[in-house]
Amino acid sequence: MMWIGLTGGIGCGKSQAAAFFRQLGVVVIDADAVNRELIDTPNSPAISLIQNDFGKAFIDSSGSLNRAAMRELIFTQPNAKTKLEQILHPLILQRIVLLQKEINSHQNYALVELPILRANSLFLHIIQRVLLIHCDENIRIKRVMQRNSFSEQQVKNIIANQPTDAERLALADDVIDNSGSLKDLQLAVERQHIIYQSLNK
Ligand SMILES: CC(C)(COP(=O)(O)OP(=O)(O)OC[C@H]1O[C@@H](n2cnc3c(N)ncnc32)[C@H](O)[C@@H]1O)[C@@H](O)C(=O)NCCC(=O)NCCS
Ligand SMILES: Nc1ncnc2c1ncn2[C@@H]1O[C@H](COP(=O)(O)OP(=O)(O)OP(=O)(O)O)[C@@H](O)[C@H]1O
Repeated sequence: MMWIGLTGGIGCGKSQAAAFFRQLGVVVIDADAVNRELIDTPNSPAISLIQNDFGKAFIDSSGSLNRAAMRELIFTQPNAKTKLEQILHPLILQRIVLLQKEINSHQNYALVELPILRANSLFLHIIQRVLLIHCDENIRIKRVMQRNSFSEQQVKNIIANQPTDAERLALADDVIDNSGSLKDLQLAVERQHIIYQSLNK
């Protein structure tokens, strides 16, 4: 089984591309969903570690992470983001490795949706290839403002704390541009699927 990392900046269309791959019968593991499981589970090991390092103010009354407070902190204070990633990324990686072992797919490849992929990323150990979804920054900002009701400044703060286009391109084996319509994206995914099916045969 070939594992492909599906990556790209905020609002580039990773989840949308993942949905089109799933329609074709491709398995997709979503690192964001794995992370949510960790931080939305009251009093989980991740929550204890976060409470130790960040204090009770970031844990809500039900015992899970106060995501809005943590979002505001990490996207304005890079040190806090690094500290949070040092807690969560090894736990996310461990869970993804378990899920990878359990996958039973008739396809020759599967995807791991990974919002954050850098040259020194732990996640590079669990994939053999990288598919980048690229999209013009102004279009991404508009789409996210519509999707999340974030202000333009909030989206720009997140973009400023993510890898740059150049960093992402340097890691990519394949690139799909999602600056066009949803139909364009679906066709691009279908073309990429045919290419991936023909690899390793
Ligand atoms: C900061 C948190 C609590 C915000 O949660 P929330 O549900 O409000 O937002 P969501 O997870 O959808 O993230 C919002 C946007 O920020 C981006 N983002 C999330 N984490 C990071 C990060 N570490 N670096 C840069 N961008 C990030 C996401 O891709 C998304 O575009 C959450 O994203 C988190 O725990 N992040 C740290 C873990 C991580 O690095 N996750 C990425 C998957 S490996
Ligand atoms: N080609 C497109 N045309 C119009 N809207 C699109 C297109 N692609 C994606 N969208 C919309 O843009 C928004 C962002 O897309 P999506 O959620 O897939 O991005 P993402 O890369 O997963 O974002 P994040 O990193 O924040 O999780 C969504 O509301 C999605 O429906």
